[in-house]
Amino acid sequence: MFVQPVPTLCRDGDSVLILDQTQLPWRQVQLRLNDLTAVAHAIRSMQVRGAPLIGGTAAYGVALAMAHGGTDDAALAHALNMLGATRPTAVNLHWALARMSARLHPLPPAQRSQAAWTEAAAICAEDATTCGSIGQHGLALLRALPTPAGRPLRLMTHCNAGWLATLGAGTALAPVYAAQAVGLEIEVVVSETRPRNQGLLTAWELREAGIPYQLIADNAAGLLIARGEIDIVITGADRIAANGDTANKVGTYLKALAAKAAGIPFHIAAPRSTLDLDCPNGDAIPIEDRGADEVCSIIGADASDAPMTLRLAPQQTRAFNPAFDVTRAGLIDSIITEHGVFTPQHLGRFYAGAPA
Ligand SMILES: CSC[C@@H](O)[C@@H](O)C(=O)COP(=O)(O)O
Repeated sequence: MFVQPVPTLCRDGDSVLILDQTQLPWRQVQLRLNDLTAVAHAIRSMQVRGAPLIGGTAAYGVALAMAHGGTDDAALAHALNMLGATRPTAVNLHWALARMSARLHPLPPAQRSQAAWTEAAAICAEDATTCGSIGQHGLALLRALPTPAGRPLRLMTHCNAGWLATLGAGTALAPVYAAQAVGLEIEVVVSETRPRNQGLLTAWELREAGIPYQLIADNAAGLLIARGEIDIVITGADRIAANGDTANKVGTYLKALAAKAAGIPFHIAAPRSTLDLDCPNGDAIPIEDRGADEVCSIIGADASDAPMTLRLAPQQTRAFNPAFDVTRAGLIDSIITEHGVFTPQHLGRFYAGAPA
């Protein structure tokens, strides 16, 4: 069972501790969140990020609201609304809030606080188990690949879908950690993921775990794929529509196109909670616009490893910053979930008949 080196999120008495991801990969800083406003800020500012972790954090946000802000219907509605407005694309946020709402609404207010803590803890514990199952299903895919001559298996990923993005081992990186556990040699190629450079988080995770990796500029991915230097691409997801179209970090779509052109497998790894059966296809997925500043600047560290922002473009530069893109189902070989490996076309049908 994978154990997170530092918990991404945990309860501590009547507050919650998170690993502040805006300080990584330079500093490991735990932050204490005491109320609903702090949780909403943490999600919006990406102190916590990654679809499953956003969901777990929002669940604890409801628990904090019940513990400190009142437990009547108005307080519950206020918490659900505030948290629901933090980030639009990752559906795990809305999934977790809907689950909290369904659990708490029928209860008398006096019982809601305790029930909220319990339900949030259950959501987080389940995610850890889910990541483990995704890892095992993904490992089977890795084992079925032809062995490359003269080098380890090489997997490309994008963004960060490792333990930092979840309550467990991650989604796209869970098969990598599972491979390491059974001694299957694997090397990971990590694209930097401008503008927020979540690839640096992936590189940091892999370095800490002793897994061989190489960080590349986003634009180098096509060359490596076309040259036959990549055996498989696996990324995470923020929302999967009923037809299998998948939103993930911007840049994912280009990797899927390159993989299709080169004839190498492209897979998505995601839990059931990332599937949105109410969303018929990718056109209906809301794409977050995070504003020009992130494109016009870059976050690095100063000489004492304190994060600092450097402006890249002059003040008046116009920029557009869609944070996610949509990869059509036809470009995806399979979606690896905790319940098995599905073609994108079959995923929605499988889960439409199963409990959420
Ligand atoms: C297991 S995380 C899967 C996705 O959430 C991940 O690939 C991603 O796009 C994260 O985006 P972020 O903007 O960093 O929250």
